Amino acid sequence: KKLLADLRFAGQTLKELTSKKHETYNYPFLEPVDPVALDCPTYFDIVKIPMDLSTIQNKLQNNQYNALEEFYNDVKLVFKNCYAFNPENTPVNLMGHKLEAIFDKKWLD
Ligand SMILES: Cc1ccc(Nc2c(-c3ccc(O)cc3)nc3c(C)cccn23)cc1
Repeated sequence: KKLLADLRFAGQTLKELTSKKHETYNYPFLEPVDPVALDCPTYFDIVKIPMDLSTIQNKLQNNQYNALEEFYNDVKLVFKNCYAFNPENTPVNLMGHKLEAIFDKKWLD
């Protein structure tokens, strides 16, 4: 029962993170990073476990989360990857911090 409520909360949180309200800084995280399209050939040398919000959405819809913590860890992995690849104070790094702040606030609800 608890898990069902948790997953509903996870779905709401994801909906917020991917909403138009945050479109100016959520777009680098909506889909898997495409190193060819973005011309960043070293991406998979730096990021061992890619993760993005659409992949999390799919996992949620396919019941691949057995606990809310697994969902939390995947969302945090999106930002961890962002900070590993995009140095501090670069545009995408700053977008990551902005979106992560939205997530952290919603999580503490
Ligand atoms: C050469 C180069 C340098 C930086 C980037 N970063 C970047 C990323 C990115 C997102 C998450 C992530 O874990 C890693 C990278 N997304 C983008 C987008 C959407 C546009 C432009 C740059 N972007 C891309 C290529």
